[in-house]
Amino acid sequence: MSALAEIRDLSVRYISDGGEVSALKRISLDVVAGERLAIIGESGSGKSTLALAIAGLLPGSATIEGRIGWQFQASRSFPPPSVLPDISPTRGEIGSVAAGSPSARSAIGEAGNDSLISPLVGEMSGRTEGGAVERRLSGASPIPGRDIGFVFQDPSASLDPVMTVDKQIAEVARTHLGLDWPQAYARAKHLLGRVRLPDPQAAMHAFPHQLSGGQKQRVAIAAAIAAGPKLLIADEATSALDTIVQAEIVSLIRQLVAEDGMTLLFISHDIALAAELAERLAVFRHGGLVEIGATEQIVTAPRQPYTRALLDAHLGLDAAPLLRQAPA
Ligand SMILES: Nc1ncnc2c1ncn2[C@@H]1O[C@H](COP(=O)(O)OP(=O)(O)OP(=O)(O)O)[C@@H](O)[C@H]1O
Ligand code: NI
Repeated sequence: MSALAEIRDLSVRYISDGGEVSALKRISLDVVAGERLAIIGESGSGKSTLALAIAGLLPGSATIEGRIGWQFQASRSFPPPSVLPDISPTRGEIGSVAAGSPSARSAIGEAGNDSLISPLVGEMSGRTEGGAVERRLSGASPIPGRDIGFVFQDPSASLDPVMTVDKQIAEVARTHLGLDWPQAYARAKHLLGRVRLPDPQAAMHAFPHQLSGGQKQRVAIAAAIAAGPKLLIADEATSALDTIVQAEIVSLIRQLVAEDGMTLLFISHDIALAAELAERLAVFRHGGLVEIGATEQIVTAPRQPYTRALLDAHLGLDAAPLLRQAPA
């Protein structure tokens, strides 16, 4: 199993009027290509900061140390659409680097090829908060919105309120895949079907406010995967939804990730939900990585007392419900 992203000694501090917050402290972990990895921890433990750092979307007020090395492999199950020649040199380079080749290894191993994790200009569809300061990418660094799809807790944060949903999804496809509008709209229509909106035809021309919370989140997911990203990051993507809709969205994410061969980074304060979806769990506390391991190991035999306490708090001293949900 190879790493899609190698995070090494990643520290992030936010500097604001109120002083300095150390949001991540020397985090090292691998995001394995094709895995479903969940980041869990209580509020303020640094989960979203990690997600934003990986996506290159940290605000300008953040000071970043450490590095993230990337290795992209051409996805067999979901090649980039062949409708038009790929006009992006970065994509071409990523796609042509065979796993295990010297250049693929160097994308991770050598400092010169690591992505400088400076704050990036957000390229997600819709709005991006935070200062876009500078952009320095090496050849194998991912582009947010294209190589990394991001789904937030509040779909309104990524959806434009005055643009029809089909146009928003089409715009992502147009921007990142070089499609013309008819092709991009066709892709939007296809994606709206894939995210199982009740009436995709009607939803096409709807504005976000005309949709329910769950439907908006489906649209946001369609936009997030419109460019065929390798990595999908869902940051509390279901936290604002009621339990039934939450389960539906989790199942949708699981299905899309499997069908498209994506790697999933699922961020949640809900351990039960995370354990249901993820193969591995990483437990964060106060900006530090407490432990990381297979879901079953973390749930049944946590190595750290804090993880035990976290599980107990959620489970009332009984791990059985989680175990039944954990993937085999
Ligand atoms: N833009 C920012 N400016 C200043 N401090 C911030 C900023 N974003 C996050 N923080 C602080 O950094 C720490 C980590 O925050 P982060 O949002 O990463 O935690 P989290 O685990 O995602 O929490 P939650 O579960 O509440 O979303 C917290 O102390 C938070 O207040
Ligand atoms: Ni968060």
